[in-house]
Amino acid sequence: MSSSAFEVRGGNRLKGEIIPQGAKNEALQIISAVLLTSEKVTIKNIPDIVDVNLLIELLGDMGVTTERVSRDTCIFQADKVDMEYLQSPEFRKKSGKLRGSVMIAGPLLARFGQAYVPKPGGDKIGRRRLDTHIIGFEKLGAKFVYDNDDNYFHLQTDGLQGTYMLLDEPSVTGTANILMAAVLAKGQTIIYNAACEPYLQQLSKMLISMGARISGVGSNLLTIDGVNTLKGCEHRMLPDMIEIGSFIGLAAMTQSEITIKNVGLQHLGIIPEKFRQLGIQMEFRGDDIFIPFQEKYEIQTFLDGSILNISDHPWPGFTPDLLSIVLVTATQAQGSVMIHQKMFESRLFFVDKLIDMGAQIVLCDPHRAVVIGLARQHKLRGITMSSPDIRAGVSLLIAALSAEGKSTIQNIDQIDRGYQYIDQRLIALGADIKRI
Ligand SMILES: CC(=O)N[C@H]1[C@@H](OP(=O)(O)OP(=O)(O)OC[C@H]2O[C@@H](n3ccc(=O)[nH]c3=O)[C@H](O)[C@@H]2O)O[C@H](CO)[C@@H](O)[C@@H]1O
Ligand SMILES: C=C(OP(=O)(O)O)C(=O)O
Repeated sequence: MSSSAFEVRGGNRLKGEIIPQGAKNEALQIISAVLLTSEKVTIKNIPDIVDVNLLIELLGDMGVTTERVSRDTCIFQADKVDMEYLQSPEFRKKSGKLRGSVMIAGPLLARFGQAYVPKPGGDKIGRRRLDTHIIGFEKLGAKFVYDNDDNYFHLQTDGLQGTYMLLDEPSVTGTANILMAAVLAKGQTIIYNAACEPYLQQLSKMLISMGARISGVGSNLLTIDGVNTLKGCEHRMLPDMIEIGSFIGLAAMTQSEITIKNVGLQHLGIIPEKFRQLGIQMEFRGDDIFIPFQEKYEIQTFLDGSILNISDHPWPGFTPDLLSIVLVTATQAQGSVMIHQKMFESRLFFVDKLIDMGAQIVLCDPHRAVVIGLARQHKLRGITMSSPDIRAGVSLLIAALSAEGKSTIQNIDQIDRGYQYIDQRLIALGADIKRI
């Protein structure tokens, strides 16, 4: 599956229907949670992407039975977990490749009293600290030792004890990790300033169906009453909201007419509204989003006429993972927008490549870029470029699909981390993409 470049010939208008994959970032939480029980857990709508497959492989290496009953459904059973394996160099190497592996720590600590957290992988998009996770575990009574020699966080406990905690920041994976530890802790845990995005709501739903006692789901105040054991369950993943946003941007940039099927509209929060602010028309047809062909789309201003600003914020604010997509989409809009990436300091540098392609962008500082839309007066030019991270990678793919001539996008392993068969699915809509 993994190869190194896409060769893209831009300019085709795409047409047809596309079904979003199961959500990558939900999958990483949900699949970690199977470690909380010795009973069977059936997970449906699993995306076939590198990060998720790596996590499943990692669990398999740890002794978890993983039975892939169909391409998108897997039955897990964590009844014989080999804790020794966690000290092996193989575990370190594999788990260090993806960010999501950090979330096996909470379940392991709760069930087996120990966990090891290697320096986590994931996108190199700026500092990504683990303080929220570790401080949360410590508050629950875990001992934490950082080993300078092996670059490993060691966590250990004789039994977690529920407590009140106010998180330093509403970290998504941090909240998931602490929640998974707290469901098996003694007594009551209260997590304030918890992340509350749909994936955490889904995790809570799954844990409740396993017998956990959680209230406040969907809010930033979670109350958890610990139980002694959890049982098996069945869980279906939501559609991937970042993929859905990516397809909306893609449709507008390439003047395509696309229907995104079964989007789970009630879980998309403010996402459609942000694309609407770029001037993109969308029709909600049941649970589908229809994006019609649009000659032009015009960026709105604020009510007082000042330049629109789109920035990230913890849920229910706008996710940072879609800012790169919004930015690239704005390059062909009419009007201007300030993109403000507050959370990550190295996520906007890819605008260099868009500028090389002919986009008008001023990178003000590592967090802010002003895009002056070309209003289709000029097309972007195809170039050779390399994908620095997953979302910048897809943004470059969108730019290439709208550009004049041939583009080569290298380092597409980054894209394959999170977008399932993306080339094949876009080719089916009429795109000209070759994996080379
Ligand atoms: C596997 C997974 O699920 N990854 C997602 C998860 O990563 P992850 O859980 O690693 O991200 P966190 O929520 O911990 O925080 C991301 C970054 O934003 C900063 N921060 C966070 C909250 C806040 O109020 N202020 C602030 O500045 C943090 O210091 C950190 O640098 O959530 C991120 C934020 O939605 C997404 O980009 C990632 O795709
Ligand atoms: C940043 C992302 O992923 P990860 O946290 O796995 O690096 C992302 O999904 O956009």
